[in-house]
Amino acid sequence: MTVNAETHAGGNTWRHLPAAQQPDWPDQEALRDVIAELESYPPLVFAGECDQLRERLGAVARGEAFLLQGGDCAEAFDAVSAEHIRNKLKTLLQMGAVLTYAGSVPVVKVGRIAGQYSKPRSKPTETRDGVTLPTYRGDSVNGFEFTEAARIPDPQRLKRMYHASAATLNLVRAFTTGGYADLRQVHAWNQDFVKSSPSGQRYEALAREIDRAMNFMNACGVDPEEFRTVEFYSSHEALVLDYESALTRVDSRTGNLYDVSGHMVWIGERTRQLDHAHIEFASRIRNPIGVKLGPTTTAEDALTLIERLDPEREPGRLTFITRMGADKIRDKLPELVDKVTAAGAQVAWICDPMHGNTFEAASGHKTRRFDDVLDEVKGFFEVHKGLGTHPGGIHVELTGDDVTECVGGGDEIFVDDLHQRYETACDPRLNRSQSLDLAFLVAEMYRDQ
Ligand SMILES: O=C[C@H](O)[C@H](O)COP(=O)(O)O
Ligand SMILES: C=C(OP(=O)(O)O)C(=O)O
Ligand SMILES: [Mn+2]
Repeated sequence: MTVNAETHAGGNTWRHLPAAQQPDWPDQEALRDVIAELESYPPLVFAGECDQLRERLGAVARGEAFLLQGGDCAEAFDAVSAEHIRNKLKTLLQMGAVLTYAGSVPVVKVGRIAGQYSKPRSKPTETRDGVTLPTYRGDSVNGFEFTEAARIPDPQRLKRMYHASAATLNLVRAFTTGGYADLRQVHAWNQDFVKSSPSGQRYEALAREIDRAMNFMNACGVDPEEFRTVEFYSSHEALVLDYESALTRVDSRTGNLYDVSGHMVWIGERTRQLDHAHIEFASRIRNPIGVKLGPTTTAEDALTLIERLDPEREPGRLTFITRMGADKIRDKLPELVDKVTAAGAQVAWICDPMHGNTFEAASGHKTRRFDDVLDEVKGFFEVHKGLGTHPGGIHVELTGDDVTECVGGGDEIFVDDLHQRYETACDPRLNRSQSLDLAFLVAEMYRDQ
């Protein structure tokens, strides 16, 4: 990768277009200095890794693999600790093992991790006890604390986002390639969990079967390298374009632009306007791109997004992450899938069963019902089965910690429990037990498909 003024030029074509949900930086000069510094930083990921993920997602689009994408709604700087990162990774690895073994399908594992620091919001301000302040927009922009000072956007935070992402990715790489993710460790990931939770016990039974299968293979003289390490990729919403374009570089091998802040980036439901800045930015980079599609998406929108983002119709380039809501998916999704398929595009279809199912509990906590999450995934499978297309994966907000943010699940959390351990900085996440429950249920759906 080379860095010079020209290197960044192609990643800046969005600048003359309207960009929704951008921070209102009070000091433009400070912002320019930060951008210049970010432009000199080394890449967090390599272009070749992004290409590899694009190939893996190509298998998803062709119906040969399943995508598991998950992590926090909003990562937080003060949660960049070995414990939080390990717990999240452990949960994703356990879900991956369940889906691979019980669903009998290769699983592409992508974290909402190492860069998921920026949040689009439905309202610009928030009022508490008569005091109105700007909303929290993620640790990359302002502070969560409800004070005037904390809520002022500070561009220095973009540098902290870079360093927090680098530290996280470093640990993730160490965990996934340094022995921790070795399939012989399937039990170890569960040790702290097995006694305390029904889903942990169910997982333990599956881990024993995996052990037996591996022992059998070993006895036959098979000991593949693939069992020792895990391919794991990073992703986040490409929201704050000053940050994303400062980390966009020319790949010296090919001359193409890559956003080297993460392997995959997605454009959110609130920023996917066809002629606006985010889609323009995404159209210039070669990373695999996701676009969130909510219930108001028309088939024409989807087809135009394909024209803009995947004109070559390359499987793996474009992932549509649908987030319709459990009550709408069966109505809204069929037309989109049908028309996209008829147009000859081979996108990966992924279900985000979280963002269409959020509601506010009487206590004021934002929450989601596990049953609604499950029902949206069921609807997603039904629609794809009906059309003969491939249900390509799930995109979920989760944490490896035992939080009480979503209600329901096998280890049932009630509305009255929400206050006990409600730690999210933005949307409610599935806890470890609920995440594993979901993986088992999705594996069954996949097998029945
Ligand atoms: O994570 C997604 C969005 O940022 C979030 O759902 C918006 O939430 P809000 O309606 O509280 O702004
Ligand atoms: C903001 C998010 O989702 P959406 O764009 O689908 O609302 C998110 O994934 O956190
Ligand atoms: Mn969210």
